[in-house]
Amino acid sequence: MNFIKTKLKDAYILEPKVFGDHRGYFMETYNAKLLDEQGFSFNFVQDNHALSKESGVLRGLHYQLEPFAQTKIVRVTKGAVYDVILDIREGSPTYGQWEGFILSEDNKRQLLVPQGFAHGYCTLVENTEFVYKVDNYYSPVHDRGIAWNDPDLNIDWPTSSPVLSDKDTKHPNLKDLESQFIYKGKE
Ligand SMILES: Cc1cn([C@H]2C[C@H](O)[C@@H](COP(=O)(O)OP(=O)(O)O[C@H]3O[C@H](C)C(=O)[C@H](O)[C@H]3O)O2)c(=O)[nH]c1=O
Repeated sequence: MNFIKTKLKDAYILEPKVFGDHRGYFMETYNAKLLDEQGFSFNFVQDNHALSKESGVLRGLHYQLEPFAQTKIVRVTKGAVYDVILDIREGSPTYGQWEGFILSEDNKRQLLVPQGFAHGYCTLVENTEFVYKVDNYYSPVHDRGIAWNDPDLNIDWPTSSPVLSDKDTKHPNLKDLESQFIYKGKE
């Protein structure tokens, strides 16, 4: 597994080793020992799987408030997405900065999204399947979001008219986020 630093502190692209042969391929998509060797120690407790039927489906930008903030390892098993992570950790040198990545069944790239990041993705093809591990359980009362089209962030989504859930039409812009909703980090 290759670990590639991103522009955002503590967020990484993970590239699994792919063993191809005449039948197809095999790859280890998660290996705790390899993460430990990089100095990471996560306790993933939940796996998620989302199907988006159309291209242009945008989910995000989401995060959970402490103490239910989630580290995520995300990947695409079918189709392709433009995946965006936004650093909202108080005091982080990359606070308020975002970065976008293409994750696809073809490039097999994964993204390690630390606690304290908002996360979202927009599908690039129909019937895209997105799977991920999280190290904290879903907690609806701690579920928060930031506007996908926040003008200050100016995220270069692949479409200006995405398919959104009703919830995702109502999130505040980052600058309007009350300070209590900014990630403070573990004491
Ligand atoms: C996230 C989640 C949702 N749900 C239920 C709640 C709703 O009844 C239904 C759909 O939830 P939602 O519309 O929040 O799903 P997404 O828009 O894909 O949300 C996710 O999208 C972005 C990209 C993320 O990074 C988060 O993991 C997550 O917020 O699944 C659960 O039961 N457990 C869960 O962990």
